[in-house]
Amino acid sequence: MRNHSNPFTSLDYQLEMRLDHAHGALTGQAYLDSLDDNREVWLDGQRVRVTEHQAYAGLRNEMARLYDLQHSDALREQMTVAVPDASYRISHSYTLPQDDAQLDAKWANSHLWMQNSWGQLPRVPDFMANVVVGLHDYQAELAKVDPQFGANAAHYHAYCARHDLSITHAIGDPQIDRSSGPAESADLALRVIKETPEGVVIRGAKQLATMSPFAHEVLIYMSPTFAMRERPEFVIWCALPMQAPGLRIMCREALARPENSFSHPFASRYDEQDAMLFFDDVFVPRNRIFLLRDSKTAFEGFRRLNAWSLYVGQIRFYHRMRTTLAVAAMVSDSIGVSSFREVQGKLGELTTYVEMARLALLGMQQERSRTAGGLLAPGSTLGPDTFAAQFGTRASEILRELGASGLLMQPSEADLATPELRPLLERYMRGKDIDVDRKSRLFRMAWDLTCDSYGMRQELYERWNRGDLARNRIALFNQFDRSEIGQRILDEISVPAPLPAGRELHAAPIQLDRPLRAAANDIAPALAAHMNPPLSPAIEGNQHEQ
Ligand SMILES: Cc1cc2nc3c(=O)[nH]c(=O)nc-3n(C[C@H](O)[C@H](O)[C@H](O)COP(=O)(O)OP(=O)(O)OC[C@H]3O[C@@H](n4cnc5c(N)ncnc54)[C@H](O)[C@@H]3O)c2cc1C
Repeated sequence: MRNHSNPFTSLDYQLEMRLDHAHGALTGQAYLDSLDDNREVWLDGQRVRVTEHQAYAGLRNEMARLYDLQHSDALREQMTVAVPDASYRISHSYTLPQDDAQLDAKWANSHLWMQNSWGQLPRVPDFMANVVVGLHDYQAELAKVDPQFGANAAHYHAYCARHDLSITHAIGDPQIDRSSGPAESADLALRVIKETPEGVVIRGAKQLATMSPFAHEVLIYMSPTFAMRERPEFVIWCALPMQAPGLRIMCREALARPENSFSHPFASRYDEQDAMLFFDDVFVPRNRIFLLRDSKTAFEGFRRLNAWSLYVGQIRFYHRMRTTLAVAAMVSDSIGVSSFREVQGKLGELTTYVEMARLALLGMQQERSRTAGGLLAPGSTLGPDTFAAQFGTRASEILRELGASGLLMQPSEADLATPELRPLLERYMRGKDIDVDRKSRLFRMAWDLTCDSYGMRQELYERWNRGDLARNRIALFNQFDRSEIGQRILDEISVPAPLPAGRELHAAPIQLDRPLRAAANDIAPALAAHMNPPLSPAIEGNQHEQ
């Protein structure tokens, strides 16, 4: 086991140091500087520095640009809010919405993050900041388990807001054997191996945590399935800085091509990275623990934490769909097919998804409600989430169908600059009312979005980031209140046939609004009742990750 001679002091020292330098909303440069620490990041078998490695250059620059928007004259007021009695402003991502105006301001900020990253960066800091808002909202329930857990949640929110932290989250267990559980083999889940008055030591792994190399902190909690552990040592909610001793971050293969940003305009900027986290006996100070041992509180808290971030995910989906639609329409124009009936039908189908996403956002805004913690939260995202997981792939497929061979047959930047080739490219690789340079760039964009390994990753993300689609559909079905229509149908089929002549029409009051049985933030009991749908026997499936 790692030697923790005085671990509390060392970690706590780091945290306090940061507190001393509270600055509110980050600038791009402050963000980049803050990544220059001792975090242990591995890429392709090499230990790397996030601030220096070429594969990370594109996202580094893009994140810095996005953070800087918070300080621009045009967007400062929309993205940040002044803190009374402080010299700085904090991001709206961390505000705790009490009324309609505050919630609207929060959403406007989320739109700015997502719009400015083309819907390509699911884990802009705004996303996880909203989970931390949820953690704050759940503090009373955590305090029932241990008053310090509740206080820690509130302090952690304040700390993250003051420092405008970028956070990743680690929810899922490593994919070793889904037919078994940690009670049978301890390596299957992260666990507490030691507890002292100062804190706990954790061992194990999490699969996976997006943005890890670029985050300041990891928030560890559990989806409802994973929360229902048979043994208490596997139930833990906590937060750690990414440079915590013993925490190893192993990134997947880099998808960015910074050396070839012409050919990969999105991949070179928006590869946000996904990583395995290995906790090789990592000390967690007591002030960073939000929950221990209590499965029920962990289980019921999941959606309370995620209520706002799932909505942010829908905002991201909407902007991703808009980007896909615009590229598809321009690709069609550029090769002269956009007036064909079948092509227009496909563009119309794509537009349907954009519209459904936009209207879902409006619906969730309309169904906002007060949480038990006193905040104002958006309506349930469960229906729109299953929609996005299903139709995200279809949207990419349409763009692939429209681009056809042009998606891969485009000149490179070097080809375009080659004098021997240039006249041929201008003659045979131009498009309809578009020169070869812009057409090539446009199709490269389409390739990145839907065919490149980056585009495939985005599709995987859309499909899986909210957990198992079948499971979420089952949860949605089970929560949907069919009682009124069910009763009317029962009445109807109970009438003896044949129907008596002149029978009066039923005039039952028809309920159209809020068909989900439970409010957005209180569906855990409904989920609990359906924890083991007959998907396959004795396997703990995944629940709605994010
Ligand atoms: C790009 C990307 C980014 C992600 N980012 C994060 C992140 O930042 N943080 C985080 O915590 N997680 C993240 N995830 C993980 C995500 O939550 C999981 O992928 C999701 O919950 C599914 O779990 P799994 O991948 O382990 O698949 P598994 O659970 O191993 O499932 C594999 C297959 O088995 C099926 N299966 C599993 N259990 C059952 C069952 N009981 N009955 C029937 N079939 C079953 C599944 O449907 C699936 O087809 C990310 C995933 C992706 C792809």
